[in-house]
Amino acid sequence: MSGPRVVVFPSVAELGSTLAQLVSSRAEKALSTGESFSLGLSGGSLVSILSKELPAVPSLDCSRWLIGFCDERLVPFRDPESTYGLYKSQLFEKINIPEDRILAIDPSLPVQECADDYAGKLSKAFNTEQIPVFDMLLLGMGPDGHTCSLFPDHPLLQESHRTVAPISDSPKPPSQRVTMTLPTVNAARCVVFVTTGGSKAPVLKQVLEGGEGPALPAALVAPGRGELFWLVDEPAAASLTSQVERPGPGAKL
Ligand SMILES: O=C1O[C@H](COP(=O)(O)O)[C@@H](O)[C@H](O)[C@H]1O
Repeated sequence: MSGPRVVVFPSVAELGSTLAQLVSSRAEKALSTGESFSLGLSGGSLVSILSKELPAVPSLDCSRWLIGFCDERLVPFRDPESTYGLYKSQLFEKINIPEDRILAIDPSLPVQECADDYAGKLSKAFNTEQIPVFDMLLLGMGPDGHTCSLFPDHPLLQESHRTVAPISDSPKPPSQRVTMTLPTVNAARCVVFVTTGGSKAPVLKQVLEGGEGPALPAALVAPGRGELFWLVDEPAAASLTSQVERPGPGAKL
């Protein structure tokens, strides 16, 4: 893998528009040679950014997309903390993604069984007992450097076999979640972090430019054979001293 491409935007709106174009272009590429375009979604601030900009892509056809979740909270879909629930109301109702091509957890199950059930859904959809290889994963990063539901100093960072795992002690509520593991994240063909806001500036510098102590979860994302993008806005990039890209308006990545 070549190094990450760190792309800085003057505003979240311009970042979101380029993100939508990147998703659409990778979908076109996947569908030009394959049956589907597999996309993993994260929650948090990504939901509103993606939901605002993706439906605006001209002639977007999501009928052969396959949607998974990079992580999910173990709450009912109607709960405002449910990532699936937020995407259902903000995005899925605006694009033509068939319901049966959205791989959601079953939140009625206990957390271990829920993770096993979700891993089984991925295994069936990707027709593999090995690691599912997503065409694209969209990740966020918390102010503590967590990504998916992989948190600093958590034993799950050492997971090397399971594709999906339960967590019951998330330091960020809700405490019970299901998350992709690093082997699954790092198997993807393209991983895109979306990080905005000045509160992320210190941790973004630590993740991209190194710092004290063990590597933070977001710093452990290094797709073995895939692309890695960091799409960030100026406030989040404020502490960076390493090389970044600042594309002109409407530039394509
Ligand atoms: O709890 C979570 O946090 C991360 C980061 O969210 P952000 O709002 O700081 O971007 C998110 O990527 C993850 O999916 C979510 O479960």
